[in-house]
Amino acid sequence: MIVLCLTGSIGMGKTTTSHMFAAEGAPVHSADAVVHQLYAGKAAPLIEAAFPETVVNGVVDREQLSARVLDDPKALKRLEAIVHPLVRAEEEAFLEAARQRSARLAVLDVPLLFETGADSRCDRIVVVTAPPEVQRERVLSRPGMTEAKLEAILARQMPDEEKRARADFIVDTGNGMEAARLAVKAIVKRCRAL
Ligand SMILES: CC(C)(COP(=O)(O)OP(=O)(O)OC[C@H]1O[C@@H](n2cnc3c(N)ncnc32)[C@H](O)[C@@H]1O)[C@@H](O)C(=O)NCCC(=O)NCCS
Ligand SMILES: Nc1ncnc2c1ncn2[C@@H]1O[C@H](COP(=O)(O)OP(=O)(O)OP(=O)(O)O)[C@@H](O)[C@H]1O
Repeated sequence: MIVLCLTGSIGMGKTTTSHMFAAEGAPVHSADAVVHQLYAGKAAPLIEAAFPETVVNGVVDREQLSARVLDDPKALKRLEAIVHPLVRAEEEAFLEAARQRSARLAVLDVPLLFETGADSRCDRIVVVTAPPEVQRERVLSRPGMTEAKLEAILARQMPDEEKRARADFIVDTGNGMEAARLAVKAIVKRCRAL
């Protein structure tokens, strides 16, 4: 089974592109989706203990948590030390299930692939990219997003150019949905032939 990892900086189009891989029949595991599940479940008491008053009715309040960690690298590290091992365990269970079903290709959508060293677990890497002005426009149009918040996030992520230099495949989402879909189809074809 080929483990194909998908990554990219904020707003580059990872989630949208991962849905295109799913539409091609590949099982897809999203680290972000797992974090959302964990924050409404078993991670909530751990986070409340480390960051008091960030959990409301048993669910992590992401806005509160974000305000506590985004400009405090030490706090972010403490949060990651709680969350990343749980995500990693879910990822392993997903890969095992895909192997059991004899899948030829499994996709891991991992926003912080290079930053967390997860790239060593991948057979091939797809970097999802778009021109910087497209990225900014997309991200700044989200509710609650500000220039300052975007700068803080970008400062914690590996620059897009560096990510692209490490990619086996690149999907540029700056040319519309159809172009991205064609790129995804070609990647799936290449991977299934490996
Ligand atoms: C800080 C939190 C609460 C902010 O939540 P929010 O819903 O506002 O934003 P979201 O999760 O969509 O992230 C926005 C952007 O920040 C990036 N980002 C998230 N966590 C991190 C991090 N640890 N380091 C660098 N960038 C990060 C994401 O890739 C995304 O591009 C949340 O991102 C979080 O809990 N992060 C820690 C867990 C983690 O590392 N998740 C990343 C995938 S495993
Ligand atoms: N191929 C594409 N063509 C046009 N628009 C796209 C394309 N791919 C993604 N987009 C748009 O870009 C925006 C960001 O996409 P998406 O949410 O998939 O990004 P992301 O990388 O997962 O974001 P984040 O890092 O914040 O989780 C969305 O509005 C989406 O519709």
